[in-house]
Amino acid sequence: MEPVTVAPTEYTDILTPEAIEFVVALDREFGARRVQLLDRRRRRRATRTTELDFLSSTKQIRIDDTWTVAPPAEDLMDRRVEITGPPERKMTINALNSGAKVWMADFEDATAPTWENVLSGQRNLRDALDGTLDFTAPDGREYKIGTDLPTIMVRPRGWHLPECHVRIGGRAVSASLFDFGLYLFHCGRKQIERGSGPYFYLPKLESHLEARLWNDVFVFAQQRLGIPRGTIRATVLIETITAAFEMDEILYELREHSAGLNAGRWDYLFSMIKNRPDVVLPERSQVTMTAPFMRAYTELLVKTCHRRGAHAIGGMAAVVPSRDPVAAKRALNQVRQDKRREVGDGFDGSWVAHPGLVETCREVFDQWLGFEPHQIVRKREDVRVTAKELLDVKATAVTVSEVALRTNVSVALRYVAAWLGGRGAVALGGLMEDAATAEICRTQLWQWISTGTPTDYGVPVTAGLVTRMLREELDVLAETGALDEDSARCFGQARTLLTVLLTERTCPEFFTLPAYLRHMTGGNLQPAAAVPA
Ligand SMILES: CC(=O)SCCNC(=O)CCNC(=O)[C@H](O)C(C)(C)COP(=O)(O)OP(=O)(O)OC[C@H]1O[C@@H](n2cnc3c(N)ncnc32)[C@H](O)[C@@H]1OP(=O)(O)O
Ligand SMILES: O=CC(=O)O
Ligand SMILES: [Mg+2]
Repeated sequence: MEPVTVAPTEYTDILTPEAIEFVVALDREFGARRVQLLDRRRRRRATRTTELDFLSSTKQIRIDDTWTVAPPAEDLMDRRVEITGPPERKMTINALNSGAKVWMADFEDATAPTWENVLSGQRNLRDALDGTLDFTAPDGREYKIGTDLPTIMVRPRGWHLPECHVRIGGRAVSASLFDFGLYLFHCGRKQIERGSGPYFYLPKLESHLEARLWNDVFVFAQQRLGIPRGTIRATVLIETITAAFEMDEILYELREHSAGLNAGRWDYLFSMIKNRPDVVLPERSQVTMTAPFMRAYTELLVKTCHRRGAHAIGGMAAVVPSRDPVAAKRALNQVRQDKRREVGDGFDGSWVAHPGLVETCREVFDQWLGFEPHQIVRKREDVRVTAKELLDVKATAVTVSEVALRTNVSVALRYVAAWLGGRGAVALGGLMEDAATAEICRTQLWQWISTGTPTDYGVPVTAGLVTRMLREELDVLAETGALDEDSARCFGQARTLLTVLLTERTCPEFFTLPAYLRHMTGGNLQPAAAVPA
């Protein structure tokens, strides 16, 4: 068998020989299927998105009224407010003390996957369950977790990402299996012993075959660790256009492990832009959840979940509260409005990105649900969604304003620089920006360049114009002394990377993949002594 190598780390309590062996066993069992499915994604992309339809091969699953998913686990019954965030030490404590019903510890959109971040995140999760998680801030503030904690769900990275610090015969292991495997290995039993379970959010799936792969991973992992089958639960994010056509099938594949679906609205919009490069959408703030194609997708999601006895969880209102009282009130109103729409449509709970929004989301769901833990009984049989409606994305803007163009340039540059510096979520201009929202900015810029979209000041968007704006943005930061040596390096790398990605002939799939491969895979790998070669 090929030798296993691991990058040096001080997290030897997390990367124990047994834990590495478990991750390697997962990757040896499922790595090849993952690669085949990624290849299938590439081949499928050649199909025109306009021709997408519900699959004929799985029609029987869709029309069969008799199957449902497993009943919700006791502590996943009431999910009216879920907070998300990276499992960074202080934020882990704040999220656990936030009063939310669920905390999603995020290794995907909100985490820049440096070796340090992915391993410290695992340690923080383990320490939280051991009751040893504490933190002292540089200003002396002490942080400790309280007693009434939310249920924890963990979002591993998507199938497309490798974890290059662990290699089998020189081949990087899957980042999904790495994050999932380490968490299950260290925390699975602890969660069961405290009356909960190992629960997951599964991001960026593109088909039910990818859900089947996850289900097979769960069955294998539970058996290997001696955990009863069906203990793992997982909520799948519907955040790609192809997955929207396979919601029933995704629930079906995972039915003994399913904990419903979530409307991952930002990645969904990103997926739509990527897959319909010909249809120019207006700036991000103007494509709201009431756009017909977004509405069709969320309505179908609620209906599909409730018909199968599963929770439908709403998406992220990406505003964060400001210190300015007027802006803070505006943000809360925006969140309230968004959550009201969701609960009225039948969602059973929703996401917030900040502890300051938990109360607002809870109030809205309390008002509607009262003492009921969810509204799965509302079957939404009135909803009929066709393939045409899911794809009903129309070119609504013929021109792009200078403000929109500069905003996308600024957010893309600042976010990619922050990500390269190790921060996967940042607040920019009152908005939460993470990998999904930044991808929207990046792909919109690509789309505007590739279609030569006119600006409202008379010139088309070109690569030259956007690269000039990137340089101007960087110059302003440099001139105002905002950049220290490290951030200047990250901004330089971000600008170079964006310049390449924005001028590719076809829209690059993810920025995180080349950014990771170019800038986060350093370190000499060493043989993993205890793992059999
Ligand atoms: C599209 C999607 O996938 S959405 C899901 C993925 N994205 C996310 O999860 C983003 C989560 N949110 C965040 O990371 C943060 O809210 C940010 C980065 C946007 C803003 O964070 P900050 O700049 O620290 O905001 P702010 O200064 O207002 O924070 C106030 C306090 O709340 C804490 N806080 C803010 N957001 C969170 C959170 N999501 N979880 C836990 N604690 C949080 C901060 O740590 C800070 O704590 P302190 O007062 O003890 O120092
Ligand atoms: O993961 C959530 C999203 O909106 O993207
Ligand atoms: Mg997402």
